[in-house]
Amino acid sequence: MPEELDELVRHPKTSRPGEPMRPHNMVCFGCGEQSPRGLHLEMFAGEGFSVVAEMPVEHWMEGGPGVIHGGILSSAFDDVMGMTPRLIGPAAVTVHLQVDFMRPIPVGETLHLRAEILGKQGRKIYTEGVAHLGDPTTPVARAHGIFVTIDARKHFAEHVERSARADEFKAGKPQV
Ligand SMILES: CCCCCCCCCCCCCCCC(=O)SCCNC(=O)CCNC(=O)[C@H](O)C(C)(C)COP(=O)(O)OP(=O)(O)OC[C@H]1O[C@@H](n2cnc3c(N)ncnc32)[C@H](O)[C@@H]1OP(=O)(O)O
Repeated sequence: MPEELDELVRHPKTSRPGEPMRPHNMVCFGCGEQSPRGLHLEMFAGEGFSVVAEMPVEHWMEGGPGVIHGGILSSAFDDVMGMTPRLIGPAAVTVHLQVDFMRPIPVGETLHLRAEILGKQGRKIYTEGVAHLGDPTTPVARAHGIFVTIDARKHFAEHVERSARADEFKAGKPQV
């Protein structure tokens, strides 16, 4: 992370600590409640520049026998960390995601995820995610990611036709 960072300012309209974060796309694999095969993550604003979520580890998420698949864990981190830029305003997409798998995560447990903004420089937002199984002093995974702010309408214009919600997006109804 660069040494020279921009000041972080909470967006006046973003969720306050304890409030749900507004979903950005109902069919998002991570947080969309209408995604047919998604993680259905419900996220809440945390203290400072953080977002929290809990994810039950279900059988369909299995990788090795009895434990979570690494890609599912990475997706969960991506989504929770990807929501943190909303605390300061702009939409942003992942350009870099690094995950440290520290302990096996058993099916049947509930994964507690917390992501926070570490810093911002220009369009780059540096984030960290931590996951535990109920004891915050014993993390089971950690992630670091860089998100780059975008003009969402321009960024998604080329492919929006392929969305399951293309008509709504084109009509300008939901925000991405
Ligand atoms: C689908 C989700 C919708 C989300 C909407 C928002 C909703 C909010 C809720 C979020 C919840 C979602 C969470 C899931 C989030 C995803 O999973 S997003 C899906 C995966 N990501 C992508 O598809 C992004 C693909 N990449 C791109 O389209 C282009 O790289 C970008 C992001 C538009 C940037 O391209 P660009 O505008 O040409 O800018 P560029 O100069 O290349 O990069 C900008 C800066 O970033 C730096 N940078 C670029 N890549 C890297 C890298 N890999 N490593 C380090 N630095 C990098 C550059 O060096 C540059 O730095 P500076 O020169 O400014 O110092």
